[in-house]
Amino acid sequence: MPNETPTTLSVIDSEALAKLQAWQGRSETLADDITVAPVRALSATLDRDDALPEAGTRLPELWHWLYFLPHHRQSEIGEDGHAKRGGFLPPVPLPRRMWAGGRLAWEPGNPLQVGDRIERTSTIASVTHKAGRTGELVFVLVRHEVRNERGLALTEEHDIVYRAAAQPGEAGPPPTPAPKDAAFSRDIVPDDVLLFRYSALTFNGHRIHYDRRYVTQVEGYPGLIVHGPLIATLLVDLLRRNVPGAQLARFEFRAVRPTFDITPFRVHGKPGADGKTFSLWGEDADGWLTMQATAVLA
Ligand SMILES: C/C(=C\C(=O)SCCNC(=O)CCNC(=O)[C@H](O)C(C)(C)COP(=O)(O)OP(=O)(O)OC[C@H]1O[C@@H](n2cnc3c(N)ncnc32)[C@H](O)[C@@H]1OP(=O)(O)O)C(=O)O
Repeated sequence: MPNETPTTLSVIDSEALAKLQAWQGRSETLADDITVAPVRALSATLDRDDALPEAGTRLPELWHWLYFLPHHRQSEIGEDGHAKRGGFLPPVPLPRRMWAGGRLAWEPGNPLQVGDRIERTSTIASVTHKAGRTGELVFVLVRHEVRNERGLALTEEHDIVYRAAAQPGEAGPPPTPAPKDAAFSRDIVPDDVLLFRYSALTFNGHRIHYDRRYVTQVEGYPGLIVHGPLIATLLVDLLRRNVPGAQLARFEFRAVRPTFDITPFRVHGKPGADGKTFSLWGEDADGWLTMQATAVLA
């Protein structure tokens, strides 16, 4: 019963939840062009030696996050660096926003390509209130459909989570040991430059990724937080490095524990028995699972 408000929750009562759920069904449509410059820049950020992209170059999976950027005016930005809430996204009164996960499916035979004119329709699919082990949570599920001149190319579900304010001495989510049976792995150093470059590429002003004073003193985390979409992109990139020619039909991921810039982390993968399904995951320097994902090849 995801919409029932447990008695242990404090900030959002059933009346407040009903107001937030009035956002369900709202939609917006944005248009963009798949241009070369962001593709070159992400390739460099991921430390790849790709050939120069040109019109018709296939956009790697998840690189569409370089487009449809949030062009809010400076006066529309809230304390956390995102747009003030209450526009397209509901005004959830829990201060700490995170990217929790997502599920994506690519249409066979219609890859996104450099040069495509693209359109994205986004709809607020649900607003749910949950009692998590870390405290009160509100999830906003946004469903996106991305089309190019040839029709539907991609459907995506994006889970955004909002957490209550940090409590003194609070612990993070209970940790789960990362699997130890990877077939391929890569070490990542999440320094400020990597985080800055990804924030800039995605025009993401969220302070948790670059403002150490804000993330430690206001949000109560020990360091800058590595973007969930960057880790997901690194997982798919790991697959592309180890399975030449890999193209995805589906990808789903869940961020289960924040990754901080204060230590290196690792991304891992292994094939499933069918040879088409891969498990991918992130592991922090303490050996805890940070992101779990499944990729299915086209
Ligand atoms: C960009 C950008 C922002 C970012 O990139 S932020 C960095 C990336 N995200 C993270 O690091 C999030 C890491 N995860 C967590 O901190 C915790 O997992 C989380 C989301 C706070 C939840 O922890 P809990 O331990 O409190 O949750 P429970 O395991 O007790 O589960 C309670 C219910 O919630 C559902 N749930 C939990 N995690 C997720 C998830 N990742 N995705 C979807 N749903 C989740 C769980 O299934 C439980 O639901 P029930 O219906 O079974 O009660 C930017 O902002 O732009």
